[in-house]
Amino acid sequence: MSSAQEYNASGAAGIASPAAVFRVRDVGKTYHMGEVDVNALRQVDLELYEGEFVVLLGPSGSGKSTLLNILGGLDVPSCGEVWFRNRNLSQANDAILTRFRREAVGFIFQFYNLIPSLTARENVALVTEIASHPFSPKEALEMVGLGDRLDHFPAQLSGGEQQRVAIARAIAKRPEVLLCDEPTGALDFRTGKLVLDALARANRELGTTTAVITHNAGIAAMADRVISLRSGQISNIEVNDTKVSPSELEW
Ligand SMILES: Nc1ncnc2c1ncn2[C@@H]1O[C@H](COP(=O)(O)OP(=O)(O)OP(=O)(O)O)[C@@H](O)[C@H]1O
Repeated sequence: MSSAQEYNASGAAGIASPAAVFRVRDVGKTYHMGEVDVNALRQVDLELYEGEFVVLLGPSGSGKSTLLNILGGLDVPSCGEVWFRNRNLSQANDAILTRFRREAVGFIFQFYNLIPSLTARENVALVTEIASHPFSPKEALEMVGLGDRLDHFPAQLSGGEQQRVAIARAIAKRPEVLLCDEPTGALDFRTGKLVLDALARANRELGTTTAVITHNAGIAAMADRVISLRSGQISNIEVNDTKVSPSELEW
């Protein structure tokens, strides 16, 4: 680890720091479960910067998915503010959040959520047909190394290939941010690396700000920054001076 000291009190990295895409201010999230209140997030302050690749680490129940869902407009905070560029997501109504998700966010989850009766190309086309300046499904699938699997159905693809179709689907609309919740959670080591490689490539070549939740601390070495959560709070932020390529990761 490294140059965390180069980040000032607001989390910005010196004068040459890129623009903040997200600004999270004093965010809390409480779920009411009958008589019980669950504080999933408490006093979270965070920036995510243009084009960076961050990994979110933390034990089960520490609030990682809650934070990612709030960033992606799938959920709203109970208190505090979340800004995406100049848009205040914490004040947004459902229609605004829906438009934000549709235009700006690509989501990738542990399970690929592909439509079994559609080919890889058709699964991606579901998104490109409603996006304003998309890649073609073929271009998006070529970006994740599946140019030779365009007309395969999900059942004819491995788990890692299915996840790469999901990545192609997420990046095809050229989202500004890619939010990934345990994208390699269901995959073995070798296949997981191919999926991470596809994410790293999208981040590098398209400049898509990318946040990846994982339980696997071995993945942290490929990130620009590693954000650790514990009991609903950010417990540590580390900056990697040198990033390791996914093929060199060990876990
Ligand atoms: N919709 C919900 N209703 C009630 N409680 C919830 C809800 N979503 C999350 N929680 C609770 O909030 C806390 C944080 O959950 P969250 O899913 O964000 O953690 P996590 O770090 O992503 O965990 P995991 O690694 O197991 O996915 C947990 O105690 C969880 O039970």
